[in-house]
Parts: sequence; C-alpha cells; structure tokens
Amino acid sequence: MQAGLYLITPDEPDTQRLLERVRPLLPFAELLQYRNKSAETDLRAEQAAALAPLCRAAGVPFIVNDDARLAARVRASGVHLGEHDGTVAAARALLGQNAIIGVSCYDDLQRARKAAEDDADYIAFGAFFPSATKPNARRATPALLAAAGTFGLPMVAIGGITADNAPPLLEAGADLLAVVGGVFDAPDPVAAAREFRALFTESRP
Ligand SMILES: Cc1ncc(COP(=O)(O)OP(=O)(O)O)c(N)n1
Ligand SMILES: Cc1nc(C(=O)O)sc1CCOP(=O)(O)O
Ligand SMILES: [Mg+2]
Repeated sequence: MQAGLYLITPDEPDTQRLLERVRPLLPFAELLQYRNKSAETDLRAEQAAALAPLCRAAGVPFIVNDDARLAARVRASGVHLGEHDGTVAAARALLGQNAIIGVSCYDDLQRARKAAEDDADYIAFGAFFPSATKPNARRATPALLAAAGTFGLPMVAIGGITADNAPPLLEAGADLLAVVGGVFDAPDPVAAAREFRALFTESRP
C-alpha cells in the first residue's frame, strides 16, 4: 500500500452518476472505498458490483465499507471494519490472506494495538476535523498518530480533511488521507484530488 489519497464515495443514489463521479478521480487515488450509508442492500450490491471492475481496470484497490460478505461477492480487494462491523478474523476467513482489511480505531490506541495483533492491514484514526459526512464522529488529535506509529501498520487519517488542513497529519505520520467531502464536495473534484496527490509527491519525492 502506497501513501496517498484514500478516496471514499459519498452517498450517491444513482449508480451511473456514482460511476461518472468516481471515474475521473481514480488516477489520483491509492485506494477507493465504497461507502453508502443511505442505500438499501440491493442498491449497495449494485453499486459495489459496478465500482469493482472500474477500480480493477484503473489498478486501484477497491475496498467495501462495513460488509465483508459484499466485498467477497464483488471480489473486492478488501473491507473496512468499524466497531460494529465484525472481526478481522471473520473478514480474513471470507476474503483471504491477500485481502486488505482496515480497522477504525477512532481516538483509541488500545483498539489500534488489538487491530495490529489481529493482523489488520491498516489502522484508521479520526475524526481530525469537523466532518459534514459524519457530524457526530469522535475526535482525534495528531499526537495520536505519532503514538500509533509504533504499531508498524500503515496509518489512515480521516474526518474533515482537505488538502489545506492535511499537512500536520502527514507530519504526525499519516500514510493515507481518507476523504469524502474534501474531494466530492469541492467545486472542482478533480482539482481537489490533484491537490491531495501533490501533498505526497511534493513532500515525499
Ligand atoms: C478509512 C476509514 N476510516 C474510518 C471509517 C469509519 O468506519 P466506521 O466507524 O465503521 O463508520 P462508517 O464509515 O461505517 O460510518 C471508514 N469508513 N473508513
Ligand atoms: C466515515 C468517517 N469516519 C470517520 C471517523 O472518524 O471514523 S470520519 C468520517 C467521515 C469522512 O468524510 P469527510 O472526509 O467528508 O469528513
Ligand atoms: Mg462501519
């Protein structure tokens, strides 16, 4: 897993529109997560099945949020698990050794330690800034990233991140910046994604 932008989809009800919104951004993303908290089961299955080949063709690992079974069904590269989304072991049994299994750790170093012991592939912390996507998210600080560096796993920062407010997170050790609104709600999403990529190419040649 390379450092860079970890793009997460917004709740877009129209599958064709979702593909149109995601397609031009894939060249700037290291990972793409399908997340739709508003969709019913059938629509989530349809959208995940549509995004999987798009990501495969672009060479971008495709991660499904919450649902390891859906990830297995669409042959995704992996799954992202929060505190209500099952265990790493259960996801690993479904998806295999090579799958990317990420774990939300919020502001909790003990959760991160457990995720590392469970052989997660990355640990995610947040929210670092107020988030319109998840207004009630627990808040985290850059000091947490600095402390979690000892776990030896790639670290993802999430929550209200823009290219402008991201530099302290990279300085504290974040490898990947997970973003919904900072790209999809920007006036020009491609320009916003390009700005994120520049943070990595300029600070880490
Ligand atoms: C990369 C990444 N980090 C954190 C989350 C949040 O997961 P979770 O706490 O399960 O909340 P929901 O996204 O399911 O609302 C994430 N999805 N991705
Ligand atoms: C899905 C999610 N999880 C968070 C956490 O802190 O665990 S913050 C968040 C929202 C991310 O969207 P945006 O980039 O628009 O703030
Ligand atoms: Mg979840």
